[in-house]
Amino acid sequence: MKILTAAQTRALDQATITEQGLTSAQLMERAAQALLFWFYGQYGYGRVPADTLLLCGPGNNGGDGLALARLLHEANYSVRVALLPASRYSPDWQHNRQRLPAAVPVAEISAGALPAISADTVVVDALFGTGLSRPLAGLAAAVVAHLNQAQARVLAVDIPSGLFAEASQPADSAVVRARHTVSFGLPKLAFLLPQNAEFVGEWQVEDIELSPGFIARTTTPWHYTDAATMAGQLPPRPRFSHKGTFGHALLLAGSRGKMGAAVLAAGACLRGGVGLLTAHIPACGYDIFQNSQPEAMCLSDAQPDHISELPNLKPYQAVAIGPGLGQHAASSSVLRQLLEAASQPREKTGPPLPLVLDADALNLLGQHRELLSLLPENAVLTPHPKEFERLTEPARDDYHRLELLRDFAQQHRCLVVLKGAYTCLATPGGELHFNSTGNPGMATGGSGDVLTGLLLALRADARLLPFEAVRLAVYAHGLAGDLAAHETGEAGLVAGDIVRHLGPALSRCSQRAQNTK
Ligand SMILES: NC(=O)C1=CN([C@@H]2O[C@H](COP(=O)(O)OP(=O)(O)OC[C@H]3O[C@@H](n4cnc5c(N)ncnc54)[C@H](OP(=O)(O)O)[C@@H]3O)[C@@H](O)[C@H]2O)[C@@H](O)CC1
Ligand SMILES: Nc1ncnc2c1ncn2[C@@H]1O[C@H](COP(=O)(O)OP(=O)(O)O)[C@@H](O)[C@H]1O
Ligand SMILES: [K+]
Repeated sequence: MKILTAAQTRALDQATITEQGLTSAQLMERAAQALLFWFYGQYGYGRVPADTLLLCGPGNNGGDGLALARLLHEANYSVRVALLPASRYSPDWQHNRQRLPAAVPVAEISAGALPAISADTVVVDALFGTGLSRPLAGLAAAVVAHLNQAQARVLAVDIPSGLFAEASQPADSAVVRARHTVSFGLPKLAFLLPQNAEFVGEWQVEDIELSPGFIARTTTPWHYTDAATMAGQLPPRPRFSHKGTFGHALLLAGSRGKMGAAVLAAGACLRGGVGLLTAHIPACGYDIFQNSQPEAMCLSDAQPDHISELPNLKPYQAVAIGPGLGQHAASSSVLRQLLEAASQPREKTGPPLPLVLDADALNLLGQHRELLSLLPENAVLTPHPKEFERLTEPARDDYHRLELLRDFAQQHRCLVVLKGAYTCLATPGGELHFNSTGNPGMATGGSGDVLTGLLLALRADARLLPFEAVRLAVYAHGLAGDLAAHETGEAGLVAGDIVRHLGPALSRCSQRAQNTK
């Protein structure tokens, strides 16, 4: 699914109207119907809130609010409307103002007459949407401050008022703190960034049948990976396949006290469908590893506590390094040797050896940035924001971090998985793909090691292109976390639960089972 800018969204609305032969008021009615269904979903029939206040601005966002007020009134909700005065109102605003039944109380907001809002009021924030052209000030800012201070349940229409769809607003500017946001057609970039979580609350996108043709021809660097995107992405295992078909993977992981990271990554790699897995681990971990992962082969390093040797890479179709590695100088030298070997073409024309770099491998890269030039094309790096900062520089805000991420992936021609609630995959071509799966239960030690193991398995599978493998791994990892959380709850989820659910998660992305999340 694409993510468009506010300007592109306005053009999309216009294209929909033209192509479908609608009036803009008819499209607005679809938006209002979607909002009405949100109310039905929340409150059911007959359980309506005692007091619903619609705060309406002068543009089409306010028009949505006015249309919704009419629909709620017709559905026997007790509604009142407060209008933000302006010198100009949009034509669809005027249309819906006229259609509002006289029985609905309407007040004009002024500095001395802010609408009464109690903690029990359900407030619909229809002040400003994608037409926000500058930070809120004056009366608009005063209304927002008044609303936020009331701590009522707020539903934002399309986007919380005062929030820009794809840029930061100045610090301390007024933005509605919504508990829910219902948007139309496509998600907005702002919804996916941690800095906006306090404003956006829980968000959802409702289908109002916006022009699929316009969306298809509109270019954007931003994408949202949802169930529909991922249906059928994992090719079926051919009837006459054998373990060689799916690749032999090498995992370099573990150090004294951190063997669990190697065990989890190996478990995920095996559940990810790899043909063969060999783990190279420090000698202290040999028994631990063999006992817990009997399906994997194991190479023991000469050093007891850390990895100091790089095995011969010839047998392997992909290599991952990092989980539980530690930052010993000898392990750093192994990383350097690995990058030097991988940066040499394996065959004259073939692609370079697929690499996955995680955790301490990334920290070592950050300490020795000269190694970045050795990264083979399509190497996969999986930093969380702190690790990413060590590779680049501190970001001013989440939008700046996305710029740094995009530049880094383009400059080093690699695939960077910036981990978080909406993990963002940056490609060498400058695209950013935000992941939709996963939950806060996954914020627990070892979750990232599981992702590395799954990435290793899918990069070893020569049937998948590099980008396809990585996007699938990120999506299936989050989905496995969601399936696990159904069983354990979020608090009770541990990384091993994600491993156990990788199989079902991958099945949902397979070419035979095209069911959704
Ligand atoms: N197009 C369609 O058919 C559909 C559109 N839909 C809905 O329309 C929304 C977009 O509507 P929109 O483009 O009219 O913009 P909107 O957000 O209401 O604000 C514009 C007004 O606010 C004003 N203004 C801006 N910033 C301001 C500020 N800081 N302080 C004060 N004033 C400020 C601005 O004035 P100006 O910038 O010209 O001074 C203008 O008057 C969209 O989010 C969705 O909800 C859906 O119904 C689906 C169909
Ligand atoms: N709130 C969240 N929502 C969705 N996914 C999350 C959330 N918190 C963490 N995750 C996922 O869990 C994993 C955590 O990785 P990482 O930070 O490397 O943990 P560790 O190093 O402990 O294994 C990442 O894939 C991340 O996307
Ligand atoms: K709004």
